Amino acid sequence: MNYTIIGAGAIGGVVGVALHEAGHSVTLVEANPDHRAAIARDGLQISGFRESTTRLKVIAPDDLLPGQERVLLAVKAPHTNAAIDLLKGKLAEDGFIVSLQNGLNEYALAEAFGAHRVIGAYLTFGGFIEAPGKIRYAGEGSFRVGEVDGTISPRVEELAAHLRSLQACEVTDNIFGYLWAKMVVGAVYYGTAVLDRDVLDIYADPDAIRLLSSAAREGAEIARLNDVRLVDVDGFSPDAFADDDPARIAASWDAQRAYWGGHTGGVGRTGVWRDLAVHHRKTECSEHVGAITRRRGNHPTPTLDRIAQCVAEIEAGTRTVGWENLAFLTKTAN
Ligand SMILES: NC(=O)C1=CN([C@@H]2O[C@H](COP(=O)(O)OP(=O)(O)OC[C@H]3O[C@@H](n4cnc5c(N)ncnc54)[C@H](OP(=O)(O)O)[C@@H]3O)[C@@H](O)[C@H]2O)C=CC1
Ligand SMILES: CC(C)(CO)C(=O)C(=O)O
Repeated sequence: MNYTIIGAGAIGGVVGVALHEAGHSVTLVEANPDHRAAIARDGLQISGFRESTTRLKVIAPDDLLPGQERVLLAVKAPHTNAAIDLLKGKLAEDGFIVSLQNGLNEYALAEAFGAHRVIGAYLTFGGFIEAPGKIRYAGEGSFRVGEVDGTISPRVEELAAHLRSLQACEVTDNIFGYLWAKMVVGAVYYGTAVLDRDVLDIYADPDAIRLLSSAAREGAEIARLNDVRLVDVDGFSPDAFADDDPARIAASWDAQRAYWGGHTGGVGRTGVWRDLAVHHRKTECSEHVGAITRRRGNHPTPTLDRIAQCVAEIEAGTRTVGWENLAFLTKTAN
């Protein structure tokens, strides 16, 4: 099968290599000229959980041709609109686009291409671009794909089968339940990212856990307000926080500790931390945490608001990452 992957970063890169190794024809569409040139020259190198160097076809966005059949979108949220513009008039009538992103990008894709041409995905494997042409793969996680209307279609079953070339991947009839649950975990990750310590060290601090539990509770409450059927993310249960169930909350933190303890790629911090502290670039916070808070109605979300404010100030250069941000964030946590 032909797969076109828009964004050859951490997610697009590891998925692209796996599909190529399984015998599919893979074209990477990559906007970053240095990353694209390095892939074209030396192949795409993956290190960490798996090690490989793979020669893959890589093109610039301007060179994308019409008639695209199966498109996997793996750009960060701020670049979704550019990717939509790129693909307009180029997605085949019977083709489809799969968002391999966090957040609720499926809505924008459905508006641009019709919901019948959009498939959602939820994933908790990950990594980051280490240098042009080089991706560090942190290891496996959960992987689900689902039609936006919840139908179990032959095409989504086939897609999941192809994606199993990377790791276990199942079809779900509740993709929005997974995407919202991941956004709740994402809100927790944004909270950790501003504190400038390894995630496991942060999870060992009772004040930090109280703050992050408050973020999870607010996120889960807004999901419920929007009639979302939440699911567990690698053993982390957003519902436990909305239910204020101490045993399930404790089990959720144990699951997060196990998840971060199991990262074999030497990655102890989130991609968000890396964006803020290393690259000094904008994160996806306004699209991820914002996707929750924009749907809160009259329900207060003081902790999520503080996290979003803290991230925005770091992005603007008026605040730096550091443990002292915990005091600012805990002002409103309960
Ligand atoms: N990395 C992770 O661990 C996880 C990521 N996700 C989600 O996956 C999605 C992808 O993230 P990730 O793989 O980390 O992102 P990366 O930044 O690693 O890769 C995205 C790549 O796409 C390029 N790009 C930007 N705009 C375009 C465009 N219009 N056309 C083609 N290429 C473009 C970027 O270039 P440039 O850098 O120059 O902008 C970059 O090289 C995000 O929504 C993220 O939230 C989900 C779970 C885990
Ligand atoms: C915070 C989030 C959701 C965004 O990429 C993430 O998955 C990560 O950084 O590990």
